[in-house]
Amino acid sequence: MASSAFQLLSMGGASFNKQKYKKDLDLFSGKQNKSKKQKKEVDISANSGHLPAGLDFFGSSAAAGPSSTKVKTEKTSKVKVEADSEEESDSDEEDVPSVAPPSQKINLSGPEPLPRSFASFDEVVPSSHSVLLRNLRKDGITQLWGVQGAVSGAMMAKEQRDVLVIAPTGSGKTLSYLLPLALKLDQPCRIAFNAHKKAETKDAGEQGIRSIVLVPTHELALQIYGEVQKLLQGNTWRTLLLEKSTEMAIATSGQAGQLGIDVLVATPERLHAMIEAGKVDMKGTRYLILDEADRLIGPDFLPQVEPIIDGHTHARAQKVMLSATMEAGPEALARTWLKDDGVRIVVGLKDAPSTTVTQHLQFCGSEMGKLLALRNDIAAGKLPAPVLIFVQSIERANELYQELVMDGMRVGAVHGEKSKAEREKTVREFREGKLWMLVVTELMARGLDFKGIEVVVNYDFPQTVGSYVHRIGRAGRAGRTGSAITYFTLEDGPYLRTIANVMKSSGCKVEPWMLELPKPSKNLKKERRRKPVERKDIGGAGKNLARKDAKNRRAMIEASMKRKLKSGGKTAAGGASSEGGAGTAEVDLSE
Ligand SMILES: Nc1ncnc2c1ncn2[C@@H]1O[C@H](COP(=O)(O)OP(=O)(O)OP(=O)(O)O)[C@@H](O)[C@H]1O
Repeated sequence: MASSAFQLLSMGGASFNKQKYKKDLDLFSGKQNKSKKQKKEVDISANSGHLPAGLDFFGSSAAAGPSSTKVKTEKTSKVKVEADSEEESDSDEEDVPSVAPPSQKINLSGPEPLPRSFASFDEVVPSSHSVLLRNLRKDGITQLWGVQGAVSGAMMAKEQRDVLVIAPTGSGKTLSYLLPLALKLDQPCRIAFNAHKKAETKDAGEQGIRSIVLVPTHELALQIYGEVQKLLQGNTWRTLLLEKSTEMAIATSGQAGQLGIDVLVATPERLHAMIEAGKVDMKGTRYLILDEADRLIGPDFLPQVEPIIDGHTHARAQKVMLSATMEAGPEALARTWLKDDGVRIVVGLKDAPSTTVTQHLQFCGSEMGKLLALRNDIAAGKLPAPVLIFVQSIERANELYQELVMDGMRVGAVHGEKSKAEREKTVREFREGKLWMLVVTELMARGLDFKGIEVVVNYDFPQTVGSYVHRIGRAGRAGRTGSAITYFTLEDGPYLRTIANVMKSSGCKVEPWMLELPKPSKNLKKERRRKPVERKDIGGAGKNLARKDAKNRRAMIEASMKRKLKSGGKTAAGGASSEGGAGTAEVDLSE
């Protein structure tokens, strides 16, 4: 059930039980002699099904220096915040200590006077909130990071201003809104909603759903709910994750406006359905947070999200929209919902990848070349576990998963065709270290915080800058270093320049010729958003040839039928089937 998954998720990070997997650890820790290593590396490239001893899985872990936060206020409407390393946090994950993200300029804009940014927890959290402070410390959080100081300042301003936040992946946006939210909620709701018993009215104080955190996927909702619980544990705030079980409890409680919930974490489809069914209302909702806002107000979710935002009509409503990316179009749309005195906060370069991720592009020639490259990179120890591998469709995720299983990898696959229970289980096993690799679709590109990931592989070239930034942002989180390898083939040529430019702007090395490629046309960009490049199967030539044969056969049968019809004859027995499956790539947008 979700609660156990949540506990694991809330612990964050894919760390290994080193005792349990001691044998494997010894096998991969590089203790073996070199000649043995080399022999096994050859084995894997030959697809032997054995694991190469030379893989340096778990061998390396990022450690970073200490940190401190400095705030510089400029005379104009811009506020600069710098965060340098100085003090180490006491996270309980020994392999992946939390460190501050690198120093980055923070720009605040909006009508004057702009709210001030906070520099430390002491400024934000009154000492009376000892439980909150204890929970933060317990989670290894002893310092306020740049984005958190800025967002707290904006959210806590007494004018109740809306906030738009664009800050890099892994920079701590979740706590940036959860902390001020907890402080603003102040006293817990006076009506208690118990998912198992039904709501019970205590008095006529503040009631309903006081705040909503909306996110695009179930996995992210689980993770954020975990963060909410960690932050608020020991307090009497009522929190709820809207999922099947709690949804049923709400539905049978028949208390639409009466639910006493302080923080509700939900995905758009479920929340919208509950509102439509009259099982939930937003009359009491003061705070609406849209995490991954550009995705939420994009075409896939807009039909559900728009009525939710429009329904946020509390007299003292405050909206906060956050993402690591916010292109001009979505930003213009977002602004239509934000109050005129809204504050815009941008950390670092807008729409840029995290500066702690080193990015590489690798030409692979063909689909077969990509599979070979992956095997070689594994064998060469370039992909220390845990590794996240992105592909562009469900079909391809299943194919690559099969290939890696055949190679003897401890691999899982997560995509929208799997049940939520299956997805939760696989993610949990990955976090626990039982799985070394996860083949995933776009579904897993946003928000998920796997602390131990050092490398992300874009097996299939991402179709938009946003997708690239979010995918590679699963590595190099919270100030730790990481890297991303993006494979490309000739098919990806037209979009190569765009990604090369993104890489260059974040200080990574790119071949000059890539920057001189023609710009992708507007039409192509549009097309890419709608549908990814069509690719040959992952498994190589065999399957493709079989498919080609089938296609030729179909064409021959069709031609023969036409001839017969023309000559007045009867149709061929069995006729041409309308067998689909031409391998059109499907973008996995499932919730
Ligand atoms: N002040 C802090 N001190 C120590 N660790 C922190 C602090 N703030 C956040 N973290 C940790 O940093 C990691 C990244 O934070 P978070 O998931 O909020 O990033 P994000 O900016 O939302 O990224 P994304 O854009 O990918 O969703 C988490 O593991 C979180 O626990």
